[in-house]
Amino acid sequence: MIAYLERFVPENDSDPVPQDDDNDHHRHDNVLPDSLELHGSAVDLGASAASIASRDFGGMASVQPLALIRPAGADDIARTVRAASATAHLTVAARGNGHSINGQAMADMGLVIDMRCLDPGFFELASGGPCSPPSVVVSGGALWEEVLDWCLKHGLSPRSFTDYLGLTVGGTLSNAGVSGQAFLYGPQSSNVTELEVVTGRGQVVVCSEDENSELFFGALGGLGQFGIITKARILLQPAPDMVRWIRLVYTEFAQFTRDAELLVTLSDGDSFGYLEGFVFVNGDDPANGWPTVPLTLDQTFDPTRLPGTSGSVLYCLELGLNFQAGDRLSEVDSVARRFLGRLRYVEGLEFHADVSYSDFLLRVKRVEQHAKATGIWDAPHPWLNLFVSKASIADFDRMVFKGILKDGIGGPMLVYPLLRSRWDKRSSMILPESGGEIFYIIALLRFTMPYQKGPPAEKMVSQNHEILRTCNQNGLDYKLYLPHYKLQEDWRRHFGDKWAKFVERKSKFDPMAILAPGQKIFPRSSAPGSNAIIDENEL
Ligand SMILES: Cc1cc2nc3c(=O)[nH]c(=O)nc-3n(C[C@H](O)[C@H](O)[C@H](O)COP(=O)(O)OP(=O)(O)OC[C@H]3O[C@@H](n4cnc5c(N)ncnc54)[C@H](O)[C@@H]3O)c2cc1C
Repeated sequence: MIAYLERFVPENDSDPVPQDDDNDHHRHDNVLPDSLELHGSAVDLGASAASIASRDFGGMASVQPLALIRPAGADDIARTVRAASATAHLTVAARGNGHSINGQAMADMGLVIDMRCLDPGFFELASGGPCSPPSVVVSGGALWEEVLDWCLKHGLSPRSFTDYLGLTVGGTLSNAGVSGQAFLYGPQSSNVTELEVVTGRGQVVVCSEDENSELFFGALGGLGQFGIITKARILLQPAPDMVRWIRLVYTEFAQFTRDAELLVTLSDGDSFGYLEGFVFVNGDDPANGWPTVPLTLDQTFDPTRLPGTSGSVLYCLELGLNFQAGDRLSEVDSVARRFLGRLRYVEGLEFHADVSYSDFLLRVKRVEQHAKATGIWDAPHPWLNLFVSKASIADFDRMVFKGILKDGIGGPMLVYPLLRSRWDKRSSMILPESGGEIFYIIALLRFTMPYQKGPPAEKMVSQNHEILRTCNQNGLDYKLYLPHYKLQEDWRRHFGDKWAKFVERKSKFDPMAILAPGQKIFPRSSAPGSNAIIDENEL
């Protein structure tokens, strides 16, 4: 047992946090609480903690933690939260794999929990029965690529993924977790049936649709505000062996959306297993244009196939058709042709490759390796993600893709439809207000070289602001995905009529606002129920 009883004031940090002797807050914040008595966990302090906990993928935010805790189990996380609640101002942030953009997993002079250390290698399979699919219980700190790897060894697979699998289960469930399977199965948060959560009261609680359901639905998409997800039961299905990966080029947005919407609304089981889409520049720019479309090195994009009326940007529908290694390729061809025969893409601008299921799901790992080698991975990433209603998507295309972003962003500009009915209304996730079944996800994934080889981060951030201003000024119906706001009135607007429920859940499960301070939704309060932001009229 490591009992961490020693009081600590950071002295040797290369970048010490200024002390404010007049301010009791800082005196409290700069010591580890006496009650932080952990069983087998490691505690890193000062510069060593900061080297991990003050950085994220966005590369634009940085705050100094008080300590980084590598938990030995959920009980130690609960002890940490309880110890923080015994102080006046300490906060606790779960850090998944730190792939946030705006410091969401950080805690300014608070305790950061390295979720990657929690129960590594913990997998518990339930094989399912005639009426229930198989499922696996995993640690909240497991990476999706680890979950996939383990499941494939059992011939199984999760149903819903993210494009990139180097993200933790708890990190994506706290947002939603969206990729090309989501039109079929919903986001990852719609594909878990049970969670183990450490609440802001320091209790370890198992929750599901039937048991402690407020906490279950609150935590899904809850931005880490109600509890730290320490375990999750994930629904599985038999894994296919192979995927026919298909890309189809469109010149007209209306035809691209018509075909994408047609495919996502086909009945279950009569559809592709994966559907996404992206916008690219009509030109030979290697980062933004035609070369981004072919799937293999021996494929080329032939621009003479484009009609003379083509505009400044083009669209690509990306599909995945699952099949088994033993299936005859002529059968796969005929299934693919049956679907493609109904679509209106540009003839001759169709690409396909047959790849293993795991290579398909791990496709962004190859991008990561390349980006790490060139320095792009460590450069700032001012990404912007939105959900836009079907009613506003044509305006978004006209004003943003064809206007503000007509020269590209130096990385993928994703746009594809999702179905509202696949998202659970009871969860904390927020979708565009107009209630139609179809809405779109937009992901502007900037991958540029560090300044000065690439543009300054401020320029990209200000382009994001311009996009949001344009949406606001023109009344487009949208919500941020992976939201980032600094002011509570903006959060209130974001949550709309779900704000009162969000506040109610906060007061119930984390009344002192200890958890996930990097989201900047609720200020830490010093006594349960005294949280200044909670307006009693709203409860
Ligand atoms: C290269 C890349 C590709 C991506 N692709 C996709 C994609 O295809 N689809 C998609 O939906 N998203 C995608 N994302 C976004 C990603 O889902 C979010 O950034 C997610 O939060 C990252 O997970 P993480 O484990 O790194 O979480 P972190 O960044 O570490 O944490 C995110 C937030 O969740 C909280 N948190 C972390 N772990 C827990 C836990 N166990 N319990 C409760 N709260 C917790 C943190 O405190 C923080 O507030 C991508 C991001 C990157 C960088």
